[in-house]
Amino acid sequence: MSLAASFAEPQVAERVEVGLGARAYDILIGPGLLASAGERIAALGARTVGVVTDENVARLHLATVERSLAAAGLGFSTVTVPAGEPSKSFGRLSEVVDGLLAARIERGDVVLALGGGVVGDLAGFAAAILRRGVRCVQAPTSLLAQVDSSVGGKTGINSVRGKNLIGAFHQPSLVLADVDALDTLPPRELRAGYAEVVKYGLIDDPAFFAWLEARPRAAFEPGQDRIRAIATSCRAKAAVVARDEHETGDRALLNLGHTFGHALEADVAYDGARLIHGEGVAIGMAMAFRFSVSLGLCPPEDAARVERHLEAVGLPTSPKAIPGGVGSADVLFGHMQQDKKVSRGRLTFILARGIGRSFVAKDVDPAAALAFLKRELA
Ligand SMILES: NC(=O)c1ccc[n+]([C@@H]2O[C@H](COP(=O)([O-])OP(=O)(O)OC[C@H]3O[C@@H](n4cnc5c(N)ncnc54)[C@H](O)[C@@H]3O)[C@@H](O)[C@H]2O)c1
Ligand SMILES: O=C(O)C(=O)C[C@@H](O)[C@H](O)[C@H](O)COP(=O)(O)O
Ligand SMILES: [Zn+2]
Repeated sequence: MSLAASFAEPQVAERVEVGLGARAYDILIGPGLLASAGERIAALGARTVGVVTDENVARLHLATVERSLAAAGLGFSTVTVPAGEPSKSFGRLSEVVDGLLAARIERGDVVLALGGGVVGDLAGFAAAILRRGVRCVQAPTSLLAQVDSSVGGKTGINSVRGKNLIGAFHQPSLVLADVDALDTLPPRELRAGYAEVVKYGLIDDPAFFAWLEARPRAAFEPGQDRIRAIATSCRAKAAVVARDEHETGDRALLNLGHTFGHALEADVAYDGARLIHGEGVAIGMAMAFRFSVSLGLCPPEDAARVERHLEAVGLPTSPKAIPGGVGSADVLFGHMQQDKKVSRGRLTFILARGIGRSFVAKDVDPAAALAFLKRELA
């Protein structure tokens, strides 16, 4: 067999288990895996598959998946939504659920989320509420979705009052991360997804952060380093999810950068031309480190190192980098009050004592946070 032909074969390069007892599932990572979707879903015992995807991904990757489902003898029906964050809405959710019901997706069947994090969150939530719960298989096609959103079962949509405020925990039955799909991902999206890769290093893995610093192209080019970066990220997330599925404790660490980032996304009204999720996370992580420095918790050199690495790959690190600017500190602070980590009316922050030394802080003085926001926007 020629090398080209052998590369066309689906390969599981890495397998990561999310250890949730009877609900444990695999994350399979490797080239060509979309072409194996049919046989893998058939092995779950489904008869019909409700595919949910977006317009970009449908154009590029849906035919491969549909061929694979047909070859495995599965019935299928596809619902396609517009690409982008505004699809995480009640309107689109209603369309998706209606499409799945029209296709008579039964409780024993499978909803297949084929796309980035928007499709994953939307389709995952549709699966959670359809007939009170249908299994979901995640086939993430963006870097962000492969390293983060397809894993861990957080699903949902946005509200005009804030990001991801309506949703459910609904773990997938399988995650199929086909690294070949990343070949068609636009560079800006690849960069944004990389912010969530860096996040795992910053939370509790300084060696991974140093590995990424030494190989700033690792996740950006096909090959073993990219697969290693994805698998390391998935292992980190799987470990946190296995010990705190419903975020009653240290799953909140996965929110590093998100208290600020989500407020920025809400502030631009989810306008992807100005800010996409991963960019918000990059800015938010840099802010979390600067805030930690200002509170005397983190050495300034570590915050500078974080900024340097994010900027080296072309990610923004300041809210001032957002085209068109953002609202006042008071407006951003208002968005932050809707954060899901708010408890008894108080904000929870993910702060850092250094790279790889993040922690959950529930006792931050709100006046200090507001003063920090004012300095950030001055
Ligand atoms: N549930 C979670 O745990 C979790 C974790 C992180 C992020 N998220 C959510 O994920 C969303 C962001 O996900 P995202 O960055 O993947 O955004 P996205 O789903 O909007 O995808 C990014 C863009 O890339 C396109 N695209 C996706 N795969 C492609 C491919 N292979 N080739 C060409 N184009 C492709 C999409 O059509 C879209 O235009 C946000 O809504 C965020 O809140 C959820
Ligand atoms: O899985 C988690 O837990 C995360 O926090 C991962 C984040 O990257 C992701 O953006 C998540 O959707 C944010 O969660 P939220 O509860 O703040 O909406
Ligand atoms: Zn995120």
